[in-house]
Amino acid sequence: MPRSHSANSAATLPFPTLRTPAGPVPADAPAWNPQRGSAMPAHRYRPAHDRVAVPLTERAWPAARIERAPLWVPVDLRDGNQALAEPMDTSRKRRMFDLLVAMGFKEIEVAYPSASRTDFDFVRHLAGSGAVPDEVTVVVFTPARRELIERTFEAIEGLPRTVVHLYTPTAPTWREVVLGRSRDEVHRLVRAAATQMARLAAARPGADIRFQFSPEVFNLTEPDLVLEICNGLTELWDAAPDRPVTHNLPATVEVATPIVYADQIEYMHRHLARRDGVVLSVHPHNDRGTGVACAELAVLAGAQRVEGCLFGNGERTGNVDLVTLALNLHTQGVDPMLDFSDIGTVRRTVEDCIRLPVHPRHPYAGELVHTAFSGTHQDAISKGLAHHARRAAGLGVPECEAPWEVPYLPVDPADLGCTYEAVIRVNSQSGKGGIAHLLQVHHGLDLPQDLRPDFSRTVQRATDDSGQEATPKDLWELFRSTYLAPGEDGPLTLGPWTATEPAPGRHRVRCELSEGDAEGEEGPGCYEGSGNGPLAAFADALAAAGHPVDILAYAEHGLASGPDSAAVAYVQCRIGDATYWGAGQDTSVLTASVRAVLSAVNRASGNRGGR
Ligand SMILES: CC(=O)SCCNC(=O)CCNC(=O)[C@H](O)C(C)(C)COP(=O)(O)OP(=O)(O)OC[C@H]1O[C@@H](n2cnc3c(N)ncnc32)[C@H](O)[C@@H]1OP(=O)(O)O
Ligand SMILES: CC(C)C(=O)C(=O)O
Ligand SMILES: [Mg+2]
Repeated sequence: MPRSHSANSAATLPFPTLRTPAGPVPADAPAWNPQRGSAMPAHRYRPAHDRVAVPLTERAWPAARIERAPLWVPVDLRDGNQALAEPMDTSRKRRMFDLLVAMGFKEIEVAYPSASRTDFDFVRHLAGSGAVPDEVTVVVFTPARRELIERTFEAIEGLPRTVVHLYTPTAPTWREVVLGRSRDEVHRLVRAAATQMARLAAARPGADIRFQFSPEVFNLTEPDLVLEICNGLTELWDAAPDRPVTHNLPATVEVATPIVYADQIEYMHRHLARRDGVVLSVHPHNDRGTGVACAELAVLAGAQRVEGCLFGNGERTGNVDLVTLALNLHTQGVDPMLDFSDIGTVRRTVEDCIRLPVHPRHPYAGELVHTAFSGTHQDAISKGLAHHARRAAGLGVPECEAPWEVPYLPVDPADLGCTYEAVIRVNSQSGKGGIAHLLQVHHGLDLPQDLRPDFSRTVQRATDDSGQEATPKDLWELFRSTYLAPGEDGPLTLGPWTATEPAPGRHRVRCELSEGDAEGEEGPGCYEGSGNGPLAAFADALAAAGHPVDILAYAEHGLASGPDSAAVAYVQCRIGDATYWGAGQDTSVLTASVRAVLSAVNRASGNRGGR
């Protein structure tokens, strides 16, 4: 019996187009989970395990480790390109190709040459321009159609090393609905195309042409059919370790958890014939948002080659993102064998070529991914960066070589050519640690620990009021107006003053103090005080002027090195029954300190920020 929960009483919710679930709460739902049955038509879909058999038993992949990078094959110029509203022209394709080469890719799918003149011309451009370095192999893509295969071979004439990549959909729905062919007919279609490819390649004896096959929608295809077709091609193309064929097993449309894909790949890895003459490749898409997980588990399961696109461009939700995959390896201590040391340039080039933006939260590359706004994260990062610097110094290595273990930053932004500038940004979610970090990094202020919460409350008020971020410049301005300005702006202002030490350890201060507005309504008075230090003597003079002050804490530091550098002093004073912080800045430490005390006094008389 469904438990009775009162039906949704929020009849006035402001989204009339939504049907707040009002079905029964499942009978076995625990009391802490009041979710109700919805009107979503989930019954129209079947789970993956009902759609495709996965005969693997005793999986080995969960215990495997990735210890070296697979062969990465970017398909930005074919699969990524065919997903664009405006496919790339030759100059954009060339820019992308040069980027891929510069990053270190050695096998690059460059076109579907029979699809369009642009694609055909780009392959001819590569053949004629010397753009393909010696170690790089280009891949071209073709369906199993006679005239299109011929056109593909025309395109690659003169290229030094190529892989011709044949694809045919093999999954039941595609066979029946798209191709209108039985299993055997599809197999025969593929074999005829593969035979034609072998014949065309044989007609070019000097050319280095290898072969690749993709059973499109592998992940929904019966495993025995995949093996039948792939093993047949391995034989037909006479695969050998020195001239392997590539069998690329795509999750053309992602339909299952990464575990299912890994099981499928491990099954193929164990059953593909002439395994040492076969490069087992994967090609995940990202329909369920788990393309990266699929690729990683597939590599654990035996995949040696991964096709994908930079930043995950591609059909629908995209091809698997090679940047994330490669940098996931980097952050596990495995060389990705690609260069990301200027990820900003990589990102901007891709954005220019494909005319799509990279999301600000994109792993490793987005504008915000090295940035913390939240207080406790900022505090941890700030402490972590300081700890990192000390550790590097202790090890006697540059910071960029020291082991990286900074909380909340999975990668050192410097590895990717990013600065630490944007690591911490302040808004109303931020705390004292992050604020102090920014003032330190951008303005050289080393706020005493006890001043930090005091200033943080001021910043919090300002950011809550504005609802906006406070930049380092804003923070400095807030600091100045809160702690420095009251030492100079009154109401109590300091005229000429002197400090002397008439006897060792005996200090005297004589000063003019005036109270009131600029016209000096109250008129300046001369006061004198003595104490065991100049600041104590100044406090004594203030008491004589009717402003008793008890100095509780004091700190100062230089802002830069050199004789003309400014010093900043911070004091915490008890004035009446509250405490106030003040700060002063001057080339003289004593002047800075005197101003800091005066600032605290003025903050007290304006009742600004006492605790
Ligand atoms: C998952 C993938 O990424 S697969 C790659 C998809 N990429 C692209 O389609 C981009 C480039 N494609 C194109 O420019 C065009 O589709 C062309 C030039 C290749 C072909 O164009 P057209 O001849 O007009 O055919 P169209 O695009 O409608 O393709 C459908 C036909 O191809 C057949 N077909 C689809 N895939 C294949 C294949 N791999 N092998 C053989 N035939 C295929 C279909 O059954 C259909 O045949 P039918 O007309 O007998 O029903
Ligand atoms: C490898 C080819 C056929 C492809 O792009 C896919 O299946 O997604
Ligand atoms: Mg694809």
